[in-house]
Amino acid sequence: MTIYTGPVFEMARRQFNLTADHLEIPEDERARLLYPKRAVTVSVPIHMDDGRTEVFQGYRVQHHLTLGPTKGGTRFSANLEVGEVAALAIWMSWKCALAGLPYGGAKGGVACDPPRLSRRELEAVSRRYMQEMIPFVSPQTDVMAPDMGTDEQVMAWFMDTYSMHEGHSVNEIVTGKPVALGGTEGRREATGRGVAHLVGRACSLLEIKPQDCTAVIQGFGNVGSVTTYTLARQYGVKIVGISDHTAAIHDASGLPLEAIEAHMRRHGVLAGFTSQMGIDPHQLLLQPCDILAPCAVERVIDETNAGRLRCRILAEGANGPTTPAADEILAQRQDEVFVIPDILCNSGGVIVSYFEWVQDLQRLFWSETEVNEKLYQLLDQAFTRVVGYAGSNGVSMRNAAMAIGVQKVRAGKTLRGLFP
Ligand SMILES: NC(=O)C1=CN([C@@H]2O[C@H](COP(=O)(O)OP(=O)(O)OC[C@H]3O[C@@H](n4cnc5c(N)ncnc54)[C@H](O)[C@@H]3O)[C@@H](O)[C@H]2O)C=CC1
Ligand SMILES: O=C(O)CCC(=O)C(=O)O
Repeated sequence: MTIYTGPVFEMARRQFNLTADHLEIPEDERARLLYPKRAVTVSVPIHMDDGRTEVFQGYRVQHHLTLGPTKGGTRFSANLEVGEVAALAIWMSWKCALAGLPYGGAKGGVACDPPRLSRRELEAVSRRYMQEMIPFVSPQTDVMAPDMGTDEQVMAWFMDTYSMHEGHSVNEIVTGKPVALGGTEGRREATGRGVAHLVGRACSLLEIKPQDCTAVIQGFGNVGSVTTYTLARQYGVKIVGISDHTAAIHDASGLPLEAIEAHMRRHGVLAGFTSQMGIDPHQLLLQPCDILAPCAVERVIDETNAGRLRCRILAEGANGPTTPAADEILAQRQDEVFVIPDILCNSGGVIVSYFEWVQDLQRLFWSETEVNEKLYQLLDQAFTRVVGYAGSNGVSMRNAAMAIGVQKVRAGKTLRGLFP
């Protein structure tokens, strides 16, 4: 029996078991590697603006503490469940290990819908959530960061709440903070910047020029928008489709990014941009393009559409966008679709979070150029390792990335005496 249920947890379990089969990990070691060390569930009661008291459910799942503190984002989303949070924490572990960071994985969040909360309500949820988590987090045990539905401001409230409890500023309790509070240059852009950098690496490998490429991006929040603008402005990629939860737009001759940027600044969502370019969001993923970057939610590429993707590179900015059933189909299409798996593709975010934590601990800050150089160095190392492993073991890019991550965690547990 386990409390971790639901389709997203099942995905994480299935991916892990495939990797464990490949690595020939004995059955009796598997549960210890897969199941989280602990899961904390809290009630987050707040006074709503209309005078009611509403109680939201909050979670934090810490997967393993074998290699250092746990690390991972905080998600505010309406239907959040502990199984989904656990899956995201497990993926963080493999991601951190693959990137060579001294962390285990964690993830957390609150089941709430941020667009339906006023700013005061959002602040109350953020502060009460952190307040409830104080006994379970510290800069040496678990360090939070932004994820879907949270941002620099939420991190600032987390940091302030924790610091007030400690009686002094503890900047290193969260990453992804505003620079003015000890955040690092480049964290806000890091995930999308990393996605674009790895797309550049994939283009070199496939011997295609980014400036001849077109791209479709799903999700237009932190990761999706930075990926879009970086691909377009630094790599010369033509963006032909984008979407968010309110609208999807497509134009094969290229989207007007300046106008979209101005619209987003004003309205915060794509809805209302123009009805002439509107497209069914499911169809958007099936449009011909060189680069398809899902940067929103889990399980958008499944057995119903994996065989019909018309991209050359699938760059997984989101966590868990592709189901194991879709992976099986994509494995048959490896010569047509090059997959940059999530735990590699979106690792730029946690890599720069690590840099932020290190800078906070040493009270010495780096320039954005320094941050980016170090980011690209770690991404390049991980990319080269995954491509090499996939080639020499005849496995998919996902299995290769997972195998490297899982092996690293297992080696740490073995050295510490957990496995024979
Ligand atoms: N923020 C970060 O640094 C990192 C985020 N990620 C992952 O990237 C993904 C996106 O995260 P953020 O950009 O931070 O979130 P965000 O909250 O800034 O943006 C999410 C975007 O996805 C859109 N969206 C939601 N449901 C959608 C749907 N069904 N179809 C199309 N669009 C939809 C929203 O409208 C919004 O544009 C998530 O999977 C997250 O876990 C991964 C690594 C780091
Ligand atoms: O920056 C971090 O610590 C974590 C980012 C994150 O949540 C993710 O990579 O999925």
